[in-house]
Amino acid sequence: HPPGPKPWPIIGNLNLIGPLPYRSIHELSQKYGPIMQLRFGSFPVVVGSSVEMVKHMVWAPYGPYWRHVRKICLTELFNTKRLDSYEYIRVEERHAFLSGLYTSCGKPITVKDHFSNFTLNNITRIVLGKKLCDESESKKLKNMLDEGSFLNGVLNIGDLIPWINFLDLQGYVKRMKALRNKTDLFLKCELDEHIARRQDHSKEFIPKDIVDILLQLADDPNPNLKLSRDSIKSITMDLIVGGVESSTITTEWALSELLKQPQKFEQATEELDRVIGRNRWIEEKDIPKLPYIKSIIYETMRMHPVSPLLAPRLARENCKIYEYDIGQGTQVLVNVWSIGRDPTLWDAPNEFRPERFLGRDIDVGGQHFALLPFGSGRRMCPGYSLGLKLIESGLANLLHGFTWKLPNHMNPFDLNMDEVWGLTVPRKNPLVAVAQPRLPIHLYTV
Ligand code: HEM
Repeated sequence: HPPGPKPWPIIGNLNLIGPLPYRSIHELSQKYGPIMQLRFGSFPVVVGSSVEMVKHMVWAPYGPYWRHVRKICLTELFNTKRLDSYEYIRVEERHAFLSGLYTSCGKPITVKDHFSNFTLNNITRIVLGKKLCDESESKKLKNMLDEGSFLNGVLNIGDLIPWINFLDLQGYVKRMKALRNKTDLFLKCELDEHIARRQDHSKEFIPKDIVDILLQLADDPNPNLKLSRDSIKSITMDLIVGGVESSTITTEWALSELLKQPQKFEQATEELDRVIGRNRWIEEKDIPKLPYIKSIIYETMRMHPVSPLLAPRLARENCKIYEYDIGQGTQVLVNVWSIGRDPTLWDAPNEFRPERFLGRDIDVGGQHFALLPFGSGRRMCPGYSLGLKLIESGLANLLHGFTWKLPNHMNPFDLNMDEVWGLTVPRKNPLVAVAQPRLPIHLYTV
């Protein structure tokens, strides 16, 4: 087996894992090496923390159902043509978002709330074909997403020590069940609405959103392509969960890092003024002309990967990684956070230096193992093009359209950068900042 700390009875190595597990695991890998075996309660876990190890870990095979759904995601839901066909939604939502920010200028605002409305509206329009107009409805969905993110990050003692699971000592299982019921009700209503609309327009029905497309696939007479109602519900929820938070927190981290380093902020606005000028907003097609903005996003993703341990993999049979035996049932984690901070790959890895990416042939498409914010291999994020589009034009316009300051003359040095662990890793204290318009006023109101 790979090297690792000696486990204690019952708890295994859980005593060594702190509230930010990827950081604790990073520390341990400094001692035990780039592939290491741990025990979480009674379960074996193998962690890879180097480019070499990741190459061996991300291409594991999966079962037929997973392969089928993955293929649907890539060919039916996120192909280039479909993403392009949704560009008008992104444009409309961006305008609404920027105009909304304008009305809050001069006051301290929680940046995340505004940006998450922007991503939520984009995702629900693409997936469900509508905005959740009703404030209470979107609040309800956001609360469900927050609760899901929290519960995904908790360490449920009963999962690790199965014989005490029935006690539900921390009350997490009860909360998970309550969340499942709420989510299921929400999805049932959405599906029923879509099915009713299809029946009303049975002859001339044209699918307009992802749920429509999934329902169409459910009708496919080919049993290999058929999707069950439960599958449609879970794909729908996966897309909402995967899509909303990730883009929001990446943008929040980017803005926070820039507020800490005003000279980098200036470098970004210098590029925007030079390439775009102050008489218009930035469109998606402008992004390739903005290498510094792109570098800010990559640098943010290097230092603050949304999912530092990627999606956990499971060894379905005994196998070998490198020269080590990995037993069936072992959970396999890839610590991309560690790789992003590896001093043999990155100079001054703990410093935010976007310029390190300028002129460098590297991207986040899963081929460059030193930078894997969307993962790699068969499990790689299916929504990565959409996610990048939302972040690129969202962040570029936030910097182009507004000057940003910390509230109450706060010294940038004092901006707290603590993280909190859940399904993703957002800022512990949401970023509060004050915006002022930078462009001619008429641009904010059209
Ligand atoms: C900044 C934006 C985003 C980031 C950084 C991100 C990152 C990730 C990562 C790291 C994974 C796990 C990959 C792996 O284990 O190899 C993942 C999976 C996933 N992402 Fe994203 N994502 C983003 C945006 C999106 C969007 C916009 C959607 C959909 C609308 C989406 C849907 C999903 C889904 C469904 C999965 C699960 C795939 C699976 O388990 O096979 N993501 N994402």
